[in-house]
Amino acid sequence: MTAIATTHRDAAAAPALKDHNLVADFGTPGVIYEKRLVRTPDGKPVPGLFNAWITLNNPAQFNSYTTDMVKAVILAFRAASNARDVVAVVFTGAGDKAFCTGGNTKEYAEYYAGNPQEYRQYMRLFNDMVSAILGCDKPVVCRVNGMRIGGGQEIGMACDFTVAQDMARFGQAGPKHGSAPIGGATDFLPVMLGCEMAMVSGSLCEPWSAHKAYRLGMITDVVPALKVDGKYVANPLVITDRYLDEYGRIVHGEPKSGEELAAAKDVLKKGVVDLSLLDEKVEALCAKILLTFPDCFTKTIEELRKPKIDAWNANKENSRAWLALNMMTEARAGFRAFNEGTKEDREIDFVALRQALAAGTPWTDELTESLMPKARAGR
Ligand SMILES: CC(C)(COP(=O)(O)OP(=O)(O)OC[C@H]1O[C@@H](n2cnc3c(N)ncnc32)[C@H](O)[C@@H]1OP(=O)(O)O)[C@@H](O)C(=O)NCCC(=O)NCCSC(=O)C1=CCCCC1=O
Repeated sequence: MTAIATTHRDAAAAPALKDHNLVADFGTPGVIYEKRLVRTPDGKPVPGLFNAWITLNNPAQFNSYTTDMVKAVILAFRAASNARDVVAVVFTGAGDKAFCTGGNTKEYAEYYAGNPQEYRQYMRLFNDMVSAILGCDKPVVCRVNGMRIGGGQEIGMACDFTVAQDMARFGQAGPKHGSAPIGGATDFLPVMLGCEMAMVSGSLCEPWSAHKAYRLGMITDVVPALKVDGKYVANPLVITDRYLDEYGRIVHGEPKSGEELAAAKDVLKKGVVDLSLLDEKVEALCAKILLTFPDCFTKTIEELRKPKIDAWNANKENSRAWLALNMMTEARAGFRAFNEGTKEDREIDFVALRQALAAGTPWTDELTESLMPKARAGR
């Protein structure tokens, strides 16, 4: 086990108590498990009570999770569940770019592509990770420090609450990169947003701004993160100063364009990201949880989780099997294209694929290779 590091800021448990954790001592980095003193609403630390911070620590790859990290997340949630002195879990990512952008595409392309039986085993772990979040004995707050994309969005939506910095973006990537967002998104999105917006968010791979996610009920709260000349400003890239356009359509949270966008980029260049307000908001939410009856709160969230859990449990085994076999065809092509392509050109040739399939072409190695960015570049 390589993926988890633990920081203990608490006193050791009394020796007479049994330890129900699966592991006593976690290994090296990948996921950080840390207990931080919980705070009262006026910010005072409370002796002996903690929030468990679980941090995906792979910032160079936008906190995408490797297989080892998935295992570590499961163990970290179990540790937090079992800790008698933990009030709430804060699930976050390292840095300010990404909470998580899902499965590690390098590992997908270089190990799982073309290897369905291995990916089936991986998906057992992935499913256990989502179930560990949904079944956590403590309330789970997703602290969205940056992008929440693909499987990152799925594990984020499995959490009970989400507080986001407003430069974060939310959405799926699977249908562009060779997967279906059936690691939770197709279960949670209709419950959280209704069917129509679930369809838009789940299928089109067009990330939403944090303001839009907030407006549509995907997240609990949003805070500014960009500081220009020492003052917080709203995400300059999206419209936040008006609600409707001249035709009465909602534009709040939609991306800016044209001259407005050019001006926004200038503002962005002058700013620095500071997540202090995000941390304050997360602490404030945990403080609200602190001032409730623990069992009544737990029972309440267990009931309120049910629509998500019921949908998830109904589909997760079939989804696992489908995703495994898909590693022979579309995922094999899509994740390789992302991994092998350049930032400007990392998707397969969708038109060529559809034309080939329309002509009855089987999924041979030749077909896969012909769809890769490098094959297109040579044409
Ligand atoms: C849209 C992006 C999230 C961000 O794009 P951009 O802002 O242009 O940043 P990049 O330059 O692309 O990213 C910075 C570096 O991070 C690396 N990166 C980003 N995401 C991943 C990842 N998921 N795995 C590995 N590495 C990643 C990126 O390569 C850059 O590194 P470099 O060395 O080149 O500087 C965009 O990055 C993006 O689309 N990422 C991939 C998203 C994705 O496809 N995720 C997997 C979805 S599928 C999934 O998660 C599943 C979960 C369980 C069920 C089945 C399933 O498929």
